[in-house]
Amino acid sequence: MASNATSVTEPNVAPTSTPISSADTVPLNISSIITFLFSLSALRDWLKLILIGGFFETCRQIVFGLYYKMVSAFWVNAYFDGHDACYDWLMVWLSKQPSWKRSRDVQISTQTYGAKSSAITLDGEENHSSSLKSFRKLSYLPSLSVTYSLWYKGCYMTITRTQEQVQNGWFGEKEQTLNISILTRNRDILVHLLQEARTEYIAAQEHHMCIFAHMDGWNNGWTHVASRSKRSLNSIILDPGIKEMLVEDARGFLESKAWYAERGIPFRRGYLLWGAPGSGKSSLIHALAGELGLDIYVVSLGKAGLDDSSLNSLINQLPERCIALMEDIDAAFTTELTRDNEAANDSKNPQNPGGSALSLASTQTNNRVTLSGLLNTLDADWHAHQLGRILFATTNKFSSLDPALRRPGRMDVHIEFKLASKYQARELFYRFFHPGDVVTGIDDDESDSDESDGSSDSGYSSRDKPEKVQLIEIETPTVHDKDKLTNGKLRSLANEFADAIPEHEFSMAALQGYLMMHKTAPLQAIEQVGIWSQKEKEDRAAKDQPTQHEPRKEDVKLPEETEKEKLEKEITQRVEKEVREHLERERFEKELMERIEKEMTAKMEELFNGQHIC
Ligand SMILES: Nc1ncnc2c1ncn2[C@@H]1O[C@H](COP(=O)(O)OP(=O)(O)OP(=O)(O)O)[C@@H](O)[C@H]1O
Repeated sequence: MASNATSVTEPNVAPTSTPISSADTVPLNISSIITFLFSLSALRDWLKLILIGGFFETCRQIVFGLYYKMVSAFWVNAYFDGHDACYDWLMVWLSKQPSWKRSRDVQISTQTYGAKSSAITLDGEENHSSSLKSFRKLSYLPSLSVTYSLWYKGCYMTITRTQEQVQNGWFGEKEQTLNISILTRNRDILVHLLQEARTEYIAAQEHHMCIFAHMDGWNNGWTHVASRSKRSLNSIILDPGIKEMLVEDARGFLESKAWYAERGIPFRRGYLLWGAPGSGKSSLIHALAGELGLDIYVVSLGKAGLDDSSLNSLINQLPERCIALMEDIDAAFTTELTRDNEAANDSKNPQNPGGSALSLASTQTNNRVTLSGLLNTLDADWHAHQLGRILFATTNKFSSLDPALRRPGRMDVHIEFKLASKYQARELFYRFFHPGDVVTGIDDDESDSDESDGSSDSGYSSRDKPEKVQLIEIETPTVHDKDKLTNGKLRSLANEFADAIPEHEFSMAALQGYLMMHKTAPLQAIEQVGIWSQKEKEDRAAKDQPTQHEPRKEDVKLPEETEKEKLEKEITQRVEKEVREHLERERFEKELMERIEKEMTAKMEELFNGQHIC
């Protein structure tokens, strides 16, 4: 019975080999969790490391914070963006610093930079410009990522030029920055530096003007593309009064900001110069810009990648007091391009050949400027900013411009440029062989009189009285011009020249071209002008008239066919241009990708090497 009882009461559980320790059990409350964690020695070490690391990091941050505070208290730091005008000022200023000229670490470029800017002529190079060989000026720029130090007004100063590749839309772009640090507590030093740099820049610009243009693609900004010597207004020969009126109007406009503001009139002025090709429209704008000290911003409405919104943004970025120039505006905006693109897309209209071409372009690429886009830009943005911008537009075909574009308020002054008058021909001849700054339009006899004070109706601004008899030497005279010409003789030759030139038949460019053929022989130019004029007229008539001989059957073309052919040619040319531009863009993108790839590979290698060394 007992054995039975024993067998019943004994538990049927396998005995455990080791007892479970209290430390191995998972703790249930927080204090026991902490006790449990501290019992793990590895974790203890980790915590120590974190605390020590945190302590040192905090110390580092405090030290650096104090350092930067101290640095910012003793240093004045300024950054200049490569696209900004101040960048150019500082480059010009830098180029004038003797210590910079002695620098042994420079970047050399044949690109002109800014105005005259950092173009430093090497010793012995001065004479090159007089040689017949083509000569490109060298620009010495601060090397990239090198810090130059110099002294300015007793203060130590460092200059660093950096460049980085930034992504701009689809395209990459190099952006340059100039960093100037001056060791001083006086912030005015920076202001002085900027003022000095600007003054030097203006002085360097005195005989130059800058031309800016916008680049293709999505880079929506202005780039300095050229610095040109200012052209004297005297070298532009127009019928009396025209040039003077324009200069006075533009100058008066720039000086009357308050007048415009008081009356709530948008402070802008538009000039439309229209007329014969080669009659001096572009030349006059450049000369006027030089006279008024304005830079020219060329807006190419037909440029690939330019659409309404990018045009708007470009115009918004124009600086105060400048000339915006839209050349051959008729090429982009004709009556055929109506305000809504749909109408322009009406390619079936036989009266609308330009419209067809444009519609084709606009259906193929959506990035074209529309007339309404331009009108909106002119109205909205130029009105909003009272910045005194002058718009010049030129065209050969006044009537083909949409009336909305040429109405006052958008194009306030219209100036017609005709083919050369006798007056212009005479003055051109005289000035061509006697290009000094003289009073023109006055006969020698008149110049004797007291009234000849330079304000004759020729309107040329020089106040110098012409000498009664002036010997004019023609360089390397030919057989005909052995004798030196007196001023009077040259005047009478100019009159002869004008007599031989029919009124309003030749452009000034054509007359200039003729004189260029006799540039050292005025007498010969007079002798042959009759023959030349006759021949030109005959050539022109031959081009205009159908040929006298019986045309072959296949040569006969109906006027409609000719028109159609012209249209087809125009379309083909446009399409070809678009394709060319597209291919060009593709090529550029490919090159860019390759370059980026290369740079990335180099960076990766560098990185890899670095890790390896570590
Ligand atoms: N009125 C002028 N006075 C002096 N030179 C002139 C004049 N007109 C033209 N020229 C000369 O002719 C050349 C062409 O002139 P310019 O380019 O200014 O003409 P344009 O009217 O703008 O021609 P286009 O309408 O074809 O653009 C220049 O070299 C310029 O010096």
